[in-house]
Amino acid sequence: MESRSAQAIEQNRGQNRMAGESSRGDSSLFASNLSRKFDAYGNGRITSFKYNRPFLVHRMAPFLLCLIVFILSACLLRAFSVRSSASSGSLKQPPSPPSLPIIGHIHLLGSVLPKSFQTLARRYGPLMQIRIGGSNFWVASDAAVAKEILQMNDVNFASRFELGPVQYSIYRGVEFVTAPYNPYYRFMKKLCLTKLFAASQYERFRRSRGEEIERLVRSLVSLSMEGKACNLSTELGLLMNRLIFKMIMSKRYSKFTESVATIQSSVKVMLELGAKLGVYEVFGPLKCYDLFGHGKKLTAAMLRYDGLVEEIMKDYENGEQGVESGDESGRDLMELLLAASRDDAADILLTRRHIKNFFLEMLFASTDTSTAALQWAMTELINNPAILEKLREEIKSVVPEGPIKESDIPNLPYLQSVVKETLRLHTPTPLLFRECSRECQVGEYQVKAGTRFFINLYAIMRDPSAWTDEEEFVPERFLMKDSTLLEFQYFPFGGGRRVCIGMAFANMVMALAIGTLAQCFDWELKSGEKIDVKVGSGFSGAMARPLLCHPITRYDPFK
Ligand code: HEM
Repeated sequence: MESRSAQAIEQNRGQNRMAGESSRGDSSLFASNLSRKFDAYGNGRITSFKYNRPFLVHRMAPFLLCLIVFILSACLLRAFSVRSSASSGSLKQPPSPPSLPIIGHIHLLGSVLPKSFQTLARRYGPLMQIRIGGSNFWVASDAAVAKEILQMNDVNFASRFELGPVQYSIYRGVEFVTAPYNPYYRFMKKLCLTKLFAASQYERFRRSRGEEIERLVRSLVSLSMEGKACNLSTELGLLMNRLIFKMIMSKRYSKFTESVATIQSSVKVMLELGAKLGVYEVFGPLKCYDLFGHGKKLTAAMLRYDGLVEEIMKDYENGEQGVESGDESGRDLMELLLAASRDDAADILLTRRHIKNFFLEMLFASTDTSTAALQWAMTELINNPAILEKLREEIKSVVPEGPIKESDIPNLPYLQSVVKETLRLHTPTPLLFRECSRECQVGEYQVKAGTRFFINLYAIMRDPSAWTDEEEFVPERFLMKDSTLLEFQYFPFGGGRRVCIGMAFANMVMALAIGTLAQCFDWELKSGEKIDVKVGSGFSGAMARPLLCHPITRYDPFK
């Protein structure tokens, strides 16, 4: 591609020289004409601007082609939309901003989608329609509409939709997080609630959480002694990864440390590629083509992951601590799932693909969300020294000696409020995805099966009619206001049947990590200024930039 455009530039230059003009490689038709005039004067040769026909035709051909394609597509699209609105009868539709052919509302959207939806909702209402390229979405932006979807119509909205070309996944057909509300999904969700993420499992991994927090503190203490800055985002990401992997495969964690590291990096690559592929949605029917080769790379990363997990699974099956050993409460997630795969009486017989994809989706759902939340919490505490000080005072009064432990957290209401406020102001999953599976009523609108919804948590949890100083970080609001909150004004873990399964785990780990980091370190920024609270682009609620700071040990509880 590059060499072809270089050739074209050379060709133009040749034509320009033949016409006796300057040979500047200009980037637009108009700029090239003007510069030619300028060059001519600049050289002291008063030459009139020449009309260079072959050059102009050469430059205009792609432009004309685009124009023709644009007009044709607009006509087709219009014909199609007239037909589809005719077929949808006279159903009342939610309001929608004026759209452009082909691109729909893309021109109205900024890089932070939830924020753009929030701005549009202020004008078009709490339920509006948005078209992104070839795809149409209904966007819900207030608590009342969210309640209608997630509570009153929970079963009708218990499915999610997928974004972008999904054919590059090697686990098609065995999805859990992105599955529609089908028998496999129901079977797995039950298994999650009764076994994999039951309270007994959390208890079982309490020690691991303590060990990993200690490891984080030790790493930061040594950076502090060396006077080095740290990338706190990376440190927190490592903490979350280790905790999740220990839940999945605690029995083989130390044996497969290298494989775990490779799995982690493959998952990171897959998440990045997945985000890029999600953007293909704007291409409409063209989204099935792997226009930039991201799909192929995604398949390669998934195959790498598959090979590594296969090795670990075989080791479990052949090892001394095989799936049949030990009572159920002593098993990690891999053992529990391998045991379930041998249960002939189960409603669904799990295959290896089911298990591998379940772990993959769990890694997707857990690590980035929790890491982003931790990063935001630390950013707000560093940017607001008075809040950090108040938190330390609470910790000191409840835990005068030693590091804080999980059992202390119920006695630390301000710490819990810091966690809640972080998830309100900086929700890591600002948009919930839902698909209507059966025609139903939402407000004054009749929703057809197949309609895709975004529920804008970002807008709901910053709604000025529900929250005072909604853009500010004020943990105190949760000390006072908890009981007066209406349903679906605060739900960072989603709602209804698809609610997050990691909520208890995430709340506990966040409180423990934030409390410990507040207790043990002061934080200095390189520049001495506040941390930039810019949000990353797209569907994510993560910070745009990594959190770089100097930890200064104020208390080392593990010395
Ligand atoms: C601060 C951390 C986290 C936040 C803010 C968060 C938030 C969410 C949200 C908003 C959803 C979608 C719910 C809906 O559609 O109604 C979700 C789903 C999910 N989350 Fe989390 N999550 C977090 C951590 C975790 C962790 C640690 C795990 C696993 C241990 C996890 C596993 C899942 C799974 C498996 C789903 C899909 C559930 C389903 O479809 O039924 N999440 N999460």
